[in-house]
Amino acid sequence: MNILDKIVLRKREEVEFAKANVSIKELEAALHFNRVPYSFEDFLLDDQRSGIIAEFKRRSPSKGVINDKVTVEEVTTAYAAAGASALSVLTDVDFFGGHTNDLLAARAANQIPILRKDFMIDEYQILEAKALGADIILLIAAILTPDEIEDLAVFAKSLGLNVLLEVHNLEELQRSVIPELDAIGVNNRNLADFSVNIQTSFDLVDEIPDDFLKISESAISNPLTINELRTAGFDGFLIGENFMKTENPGAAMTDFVSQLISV
Ligand SMILES: O=P(O)(O)OC[C@@H](O)[C@@H](O)c1c[nH]c2ccccc12
Repeated sequence: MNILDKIVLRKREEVEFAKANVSIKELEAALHFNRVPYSFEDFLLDDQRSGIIAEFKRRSPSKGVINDKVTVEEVTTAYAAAGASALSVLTDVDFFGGHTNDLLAARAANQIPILRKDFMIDEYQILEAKALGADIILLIAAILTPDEIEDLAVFAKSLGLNVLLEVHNLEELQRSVIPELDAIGVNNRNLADFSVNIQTSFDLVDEIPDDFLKISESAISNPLTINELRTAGFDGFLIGENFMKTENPGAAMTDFVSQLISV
């Protein structure tokens, strides 16, 4: 059993536990539930912003603890001030050290789109994402069938959420593309074995239909790479560890952005 299988097994238990504790009626009555989500596209294509989706990630199964000394408020507001087009907040507890409260805190402090970064396998989690104030949900092709992707995407769109599909290879991309998606992310990290290769993005970009926003995810640590990815056709760049591994992730992002060539 690889790490992804372990995460999904645990996620099923977690979702059942959450369902038993918080009813759908309660989610629908939550503070943010009726809020209209920000448009991912508007923020990503705004040329006053960097195109970076900046991630708050305390730890990961591949790296262990990345940073457990900073708060979600200080980091996400500094990311936004540094020109983030969107924020990504991990809500997985057991493998990434995140929490649904992190998303609530990020929402309270920021006025840009927020991606709920988690392993979505059930409509309940999408209702939860809406209740927590998320704007974007992630669907990971490696853990979902095409029918599940369709059902979850249609459901998320019915709530006004933006949908980001994550793929890692051509086969996942070809079996998963449906019109309901807003953005397609190429994960440069293979979640099954943690190997990383930016080349994955360059290999797949031309296979993504132009009606979707194109995002390159993971293992980006050099501003020059962003320029190359942009030239290749990417609109967005998901960066976590490169900022989070420093003492001051917001300052690290400001420094990184200052080195981007403006286009
Ligand atoms: O920290 P990095 O290498 O910059 O990567 C960020 C993000 O892409 C990564 O955290 C990620 C991509 N897809 C995921 C799915 C689940 C959890 C995490 C992820």
